[in-house]
Amino acid sequence: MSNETASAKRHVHVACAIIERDGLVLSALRKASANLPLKWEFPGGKLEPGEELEECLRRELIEEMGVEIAVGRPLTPATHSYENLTVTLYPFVCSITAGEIVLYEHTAITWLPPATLHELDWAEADFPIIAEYQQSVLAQPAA
Ligand SMILES: Nc1nc2c([nH]c(=O)n2[C@@H]2O[C@H](COP(=O)(O)OP(=O)(O)OP(=O)(O)O)[C@@H](O)[C@H]2O)c(=O)[nH]1
Repeated sequence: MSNETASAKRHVHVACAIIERDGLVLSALRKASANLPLKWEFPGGKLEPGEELEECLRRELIEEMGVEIAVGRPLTPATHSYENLTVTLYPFVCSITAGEIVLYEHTAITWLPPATLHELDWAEADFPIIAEYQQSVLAQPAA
């Protein structure tokens, strides 16, 4: 039975956007009623059948926040097993190209400097992504 339960754990593939603006990064707070309630995440969502990751991300940002984005460099995908769900996150560094943010799915957003991102209460799957992103932007030599 336990083997059956383990093998039945759903695995979802999720594209997420690290949106940069004026040196700050957008983080979004999940609803209290959602799975992983009141955890911070990067906006995005599950890949639909036949969809490319970049296409998924552009669709999700319109659906969740009403904005168009340019999808830039990818970071390393990260897989994490929650109690009932395994998630693989595919992060991309993005920017908003059109629209003003309206929160259709989230409780709140905040814009933070990369160096302080990890201080929020993030969904666990995001930990390695935040570390890699911080390293990539903070390790750049000063001009
Ligand atoms: N968008 C996004 N999802 C994340 C992140 N980290 C993380 O663990 N997840 C998980 O990846 C899944 C994303 O699915 P989703 O956004 O399409 O769906 P959801 O759980 O909010 O609602 P739904 O399943 O009712 O559509 C959720 O299980 C979410 O908890 C992240 O940084 N961004």
